[in-house]
Amino acid sequence: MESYPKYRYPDPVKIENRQWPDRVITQSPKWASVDLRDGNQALPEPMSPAHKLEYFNMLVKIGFKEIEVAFPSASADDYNFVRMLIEENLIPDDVTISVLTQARKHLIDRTAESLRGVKKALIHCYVPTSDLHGRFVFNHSRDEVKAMAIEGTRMVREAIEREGLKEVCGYEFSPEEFTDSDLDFVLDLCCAVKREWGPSTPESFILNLPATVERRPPNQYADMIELFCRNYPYLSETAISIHAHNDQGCAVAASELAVLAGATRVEGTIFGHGERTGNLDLAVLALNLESRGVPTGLSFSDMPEIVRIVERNSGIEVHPRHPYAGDLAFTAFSGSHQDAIRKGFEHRAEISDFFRQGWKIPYLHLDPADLGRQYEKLIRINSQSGKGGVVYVLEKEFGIYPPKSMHPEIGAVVQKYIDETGGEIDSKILRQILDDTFVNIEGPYRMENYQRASVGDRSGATFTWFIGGEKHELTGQGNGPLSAVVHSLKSSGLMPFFKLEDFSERSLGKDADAHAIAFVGLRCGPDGEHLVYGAGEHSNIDRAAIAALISAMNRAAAAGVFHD
Ligand SMILES: CC(=O)SCCNC(=O)CCNC(=O)[C@H](O)C(C)(C)COP(=O)(O)OP(=O)(O)OC[C@H]1O[C@@H](n2cnc3c(N)ncnc32)[C@H](O)[C@@H]1OP(=O)(O)O
Ligand SMILES: CC(C)C(=O)C(=O)O
Repeated sequence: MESYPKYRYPDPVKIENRQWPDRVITQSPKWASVDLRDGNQALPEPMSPAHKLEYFNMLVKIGFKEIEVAFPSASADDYNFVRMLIEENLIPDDVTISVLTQARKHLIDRTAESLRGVKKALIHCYVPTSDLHGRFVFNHSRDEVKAMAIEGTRMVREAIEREGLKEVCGYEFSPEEFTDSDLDFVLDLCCAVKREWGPSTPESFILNLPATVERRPPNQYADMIELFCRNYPYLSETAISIHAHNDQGCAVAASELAVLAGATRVEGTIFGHGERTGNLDLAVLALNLESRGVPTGLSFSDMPEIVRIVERNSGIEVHPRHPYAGDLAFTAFSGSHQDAIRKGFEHRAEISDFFRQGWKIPYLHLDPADLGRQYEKLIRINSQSGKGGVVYVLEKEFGIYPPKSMHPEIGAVVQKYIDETGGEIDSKILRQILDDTFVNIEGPYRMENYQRASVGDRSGATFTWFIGGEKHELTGQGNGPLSAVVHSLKSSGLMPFFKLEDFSERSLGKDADAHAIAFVGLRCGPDGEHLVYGAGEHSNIDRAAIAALISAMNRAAAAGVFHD
């Protein structure tokens, strides 16, 4: 054997004036799921009929109208599954099932037999057309491979006729290894297959042009599809379908470009299950189109349930970073992303008006709610997070809206906790940190009870205060209970300088559980240089406000920032 470079770049496709780079996808292709065949044939433990049925029902619910359900001549399970679907009338009227076979008579006959009584079906036959396969797997010349394809097509047609399925059964032919085949040869072979099949419609005759193994870059797949469509004379009677594998990780890109190049039907599997590194991921391609405003007719509105069904029946877990479906697909851990997401939600309406687009949020190209995903998972807190993320979780999970100037302090407290403990903290811990640091904080200031006594439209009250362990009966007046308390303290001459600078309050919970949380910011220090926050939680809104004030006073005392 001579010495050659181990790998070489695939020869570019000779195409002049290619059109696909300037096109946009404005219309969805037709979708054909091959989960139950190509996906299934790649599982360590292929699916039983019961597993397949649950999966099939899910595909129907998503909206697939073409579903390849089995390779009936492969196994009893596959054959029986097709029989079960037909005999138990489990196929909706608008769904076409498809079954795959090699171009061998006994396999084709068994395949056609499996379809007895079906309402709408396709028999799908494949013949490899690459020289690699023809010469070295089959020991065939190109003419012999072509003859095999024609012969296989004839055998399918005759088997369909024999089984009385002519009115309900169409034909799909795949020149396997299309992208590794000589284009002139494969075009000539496909034309011969079409002539052998006879007159057809795009519904009853499909040419599926697969990248059986991804050996070329996506642009070359598109070039081949464009050239094929340009030169194939029966386009009006044929659906041009694509079927991309993912060996180089580009199946989605290759399929998108192939659709630009003229393919009108796309085969693949949910989450890309399939041989080796898998098939085109139909969920990703469809949701890519949806995210660009192209309706696909497919619905992934309950993605968590789809993930559960696929995992349960395939035995393969979905990667946490899997686009659209992974547990972490929409989760931000890092501070600047979290901050931008939070602000994006805050300004959602303005952003929409600015971009004239309903959904545009930093770091989220699609609304996770479209997939039935929970918002609280969008932001998770670890050492890479910042105050924006922390506040987002408090807002979304607990309905707690700390005032803006308190955010840096909350962020710093949480960061300190994580620096000490490491790892991720969940929302319960976050709430605990907030409670321990800011809410109902005890210290040298304590109020035991108060008696309200309004004077005109002003709130008045008498208070029993403990200041540094000493008991004081104080009175005060104001526009509300909080200002009356502040007045009582300030006029007593017992307190160092402070100014009530910030106050906010919100109710939490409902009905019997209803209570309030309040935040108070106190300006203190000789030059008012410190702003110290405290929070109060109580079933009574007045008491929550007073508790917030006392928390702030005790925190200021603990921090040593009270000065006369
Ligand atoms: C790219 C794809 O995914 S194609 C689909 C692949 N899927 C599967 O293979 C799953 C189901 N397959 C099976 O269960 C088995 O392969 C069967 C039942 C179809 C056939 O099994 P067997 O008869 O034992 O043969 P085996 O699988 O080893 O097939 C090899 C023979 O089929 C021939 N063959 C392979 N593909 C084709 C084809 N498309 N058309 C005609 N003959 C073919 C081979 O040349 C070889 O022939 P040889 O025995 O004369 O050398
Ligand atoms: C049968 C064909 C379409 C196939 O699965 C492939 O080429 O990958």
